[in-house]
Amino acid sequence: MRAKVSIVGAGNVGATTAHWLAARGMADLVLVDVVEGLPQGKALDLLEAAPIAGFDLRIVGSNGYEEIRGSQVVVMTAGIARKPGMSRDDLLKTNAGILEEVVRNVKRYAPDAFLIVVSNPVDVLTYAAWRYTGWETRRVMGMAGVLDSTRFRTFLAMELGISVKDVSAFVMGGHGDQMVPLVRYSYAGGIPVEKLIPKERLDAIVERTRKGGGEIVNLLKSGSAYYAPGAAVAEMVEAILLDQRRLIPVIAYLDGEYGHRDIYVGVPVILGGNGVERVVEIELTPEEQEAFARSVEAVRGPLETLALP
Ligand SMILES: NC(=O)C1=CN([C@@H]2O[C@H](COP(=O)(O)OP(=O)(O)OC[C@H]3O[C@@H](n4cnc5c(N)ncnc54)[C@H](O)[C@@H]3O)[C@@H](O)[C@H]2O)C=CC1
Ligand SMILES: O=C([O-])CC(=O)C(=O)O
Repeated sequence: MRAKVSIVGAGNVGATTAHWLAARGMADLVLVDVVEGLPQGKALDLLEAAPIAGFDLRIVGSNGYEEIRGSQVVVMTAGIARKPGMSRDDLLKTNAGILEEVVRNVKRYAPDAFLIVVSNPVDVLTYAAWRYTGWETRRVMGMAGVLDSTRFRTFLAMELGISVKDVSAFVMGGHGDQMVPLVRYSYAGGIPVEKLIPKERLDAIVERTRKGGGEIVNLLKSGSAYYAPGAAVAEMVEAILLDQRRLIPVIAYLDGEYGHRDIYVGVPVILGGNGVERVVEIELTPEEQEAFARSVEAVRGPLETLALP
């Protein structure tokens, strides 16, 4: 039996996630959206690429939730995206309301699924989704770190003029301007990037990574990024469905790890068939710890404005 993945929100990120997953032949797909015809149209359009792209999948769109029954993974991308001049936190009120309604349906129709939250502000909404579901924390997670890290890797590879394949790097913390790209743990061909790139250039790359989402918002003007976000979600879905036990940054629940408790934020985890199997704790310098703590506080602030069950 093929796996089944449902994506709620058939907008830019939802549809692009479906595209990347279909291209990998990963799973049957369901797109759900409130706009009549939109999920059906995008699902049919994607399905009609199958003879060329060479995938054999069932791909359907729906305005209801019946179709998501039996999904192994549900991806939540419904909601509004920011425009120039807005912060991700400006989306909180609207998207938290949408999230509550979506989670109610996910609980009803796909009670055994893993839930990946993408809608912004994603750290806050992942925590809210966990509270709305009442599920084990390993089954509810958010996507941001894979995206922030792929941006960081892209900028490092551009700077060095080398293949992205040889660059590994990762970003911790909340998905905001306070995120923590970890230069000390970033490598090009196994060589610490600090040995290859001067400090002021690295500082500029870190800053560009932190503002990577905003850079795209300012270019697009009408919405936010979706190719890289969709690819990042597909990477997480694949890790779960194929039980890959990837060591990647995921918005995961902290219960004392890194000195923080009762919060969802980006940290390196093992992601596999059981969801978030373990938070991996790495040694941080006092400055990195401080930057991470500031990032956690930036998530806690808006979180405290929500009335949660
Ligand atoms: N975590 C991350 O790293 C990233 C998060 N995002 C966030 O993802 C979200 C989606 O972004 P886009 O796809 O670009 O926006 P979009 O506007 O293209 O798509 C959102 C879709 O959600 C649908 N929707 C609204 N209310 C709904 C409901 N109650 N039920 C089902 N569907 C509903 C809309 O009809 C629309 O089609 C935004 O909140 C954005 O900020 C975007 C990129 C990266
Ligand atoms: O910037 C935004 O609003 C969308 C997002 O989270 C990203 O692209 O990193």
